[in-house]
Amino acid sequence: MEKIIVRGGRKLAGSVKVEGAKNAVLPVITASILAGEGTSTLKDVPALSDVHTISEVLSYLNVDTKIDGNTIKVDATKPLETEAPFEAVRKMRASFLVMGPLLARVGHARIALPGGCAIGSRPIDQHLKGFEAMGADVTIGNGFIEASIKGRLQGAKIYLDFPSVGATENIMMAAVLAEGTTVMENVAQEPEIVCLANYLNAMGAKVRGAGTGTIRIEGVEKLVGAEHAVIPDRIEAGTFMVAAAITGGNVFIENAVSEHLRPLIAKMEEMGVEITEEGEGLRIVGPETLKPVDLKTMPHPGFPTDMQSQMMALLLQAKGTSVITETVFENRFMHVEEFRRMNGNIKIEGRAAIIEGPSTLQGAEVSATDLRAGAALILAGLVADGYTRVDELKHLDRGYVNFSEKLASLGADVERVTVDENQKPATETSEQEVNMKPKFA
Ligand SMILES: CC(=O)N[C@H]1[C@@H](OP(=O)(O)OP(=O)(O)OC[C@H]2O[C@@H](n3ccc(=O)[nH]c3=O)[C@H](O)[C@@H]2O)O[C@H](CO)[C@@H](O)[C@@H]1O
Ligand SMILES: C=C(OP(=O)(O)O)C(=O)O
Repeated sequence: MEKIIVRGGRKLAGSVKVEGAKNAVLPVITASILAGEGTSTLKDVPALSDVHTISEVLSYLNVDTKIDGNTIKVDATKPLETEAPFEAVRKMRASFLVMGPLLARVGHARIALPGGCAIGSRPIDQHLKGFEAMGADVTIGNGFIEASIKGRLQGAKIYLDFPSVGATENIMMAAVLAEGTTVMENVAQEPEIVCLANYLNAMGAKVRGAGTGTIRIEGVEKLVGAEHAVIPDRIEAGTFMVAAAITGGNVFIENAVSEHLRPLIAKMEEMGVEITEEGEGLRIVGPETLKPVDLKTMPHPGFPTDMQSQMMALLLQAKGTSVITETVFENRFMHVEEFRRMNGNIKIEGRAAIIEGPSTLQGAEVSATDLRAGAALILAGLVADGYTRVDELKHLDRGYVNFSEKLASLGADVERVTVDENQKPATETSEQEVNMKPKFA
């Protein structure tokens, strides 16, 4: 088993470069299925396990992907298969984003139900509502969702009950090859939606309004492979912003796009963090004392739920009471129990977490309950007394490239190690042992 071991107490300094965005690259790769001619070349692709997972899903559909460093070539010109089995989609919910492109290209898709996950039940009713509005027959049975249409999908007017990121993407990808015009209202406005629309337009689609609440799509008859660079990852950037602030450090975050980070910048500035635009990125200088704030996660341009747990780590260091209200996912407080193991003072009341700071955090054995929780626990470890050991790194690897190496390059005392499964758990070791640096192989 692998763990990341971090010892708190170092101020971070230096410069770190942000990768391409996980949440932009996944829909962009699935959108490549829409190109009946030519190969797509995608650039600034992060080396994440999720990228390999989606490539695997595409291989079930007879779509070739070739990864070469940070570039992926996708060729969807061979006859497509239309079934994605459970073993293909189970690792990652974004796999369901192949449904819109398959329906649009060949009028049929049978995808295993993605199932629940650690942050909530995550239904897909809004995706299906969009496909049905465009004329598709949708049935659910034997653990699969099957959608089909004779001939082309038909342009439609679709109002989303909630601005779901995935539903906006899936429906947009279906509508680009539909007959006639589709108008989507109350859609997600995340920067990743704009990235996808730009790619679709480069392939020959006619998508207008991405980044606003209404998207209008005029269907075209075919799309051709294109070249596209993925936007920088605003959540990775935000995570390093918190790393700098929590340690009272001074870090330049290359490729951080301030326009994409407005809600986070606003909250961190309220806390007293100094944030300045500098060339191609942002400089973050942490203050001596952090002020408490209240925040509520919301669809963009509200505060991103994917930064909620990292912000909780930061608020544990603020002087006073802060309240975080999670409105996007029903069950995204699993990390609270892990923070408590580190002596974090947090109370949950319904959808709100009440954080009393500053907590004197103590190193502990903790688990990454989901991808962002993994990062948040490591951030807390940067300021905890002694050693924090974080396991379940498979979640972290879905969304961060070389996270511990990047932190170490900024001066953090952190390393990733392989642990002998038979080793005595830390809870059984003496206090002295817990505070000694372990010598794992
Ligand atoms: C790969 C990717 O881009 N993942 C992001 C995407 O996930 P994802 O696209 O799954 O998130 P959604 O915006 O769809 O989900 C937001 C909320 O809407 C609900 N919902 C969604 C669809 C639906 O048909 N019915 C429904 O009720 C979900 O259960 C959730 O409570 O946006 C989330 C919200 O910003 C982020 O946390 C994820 O990192
Ligand atoms: C929840 C996340 O991703 P996904 O939707 O891929 O699970 C995330 O990136 O924090």
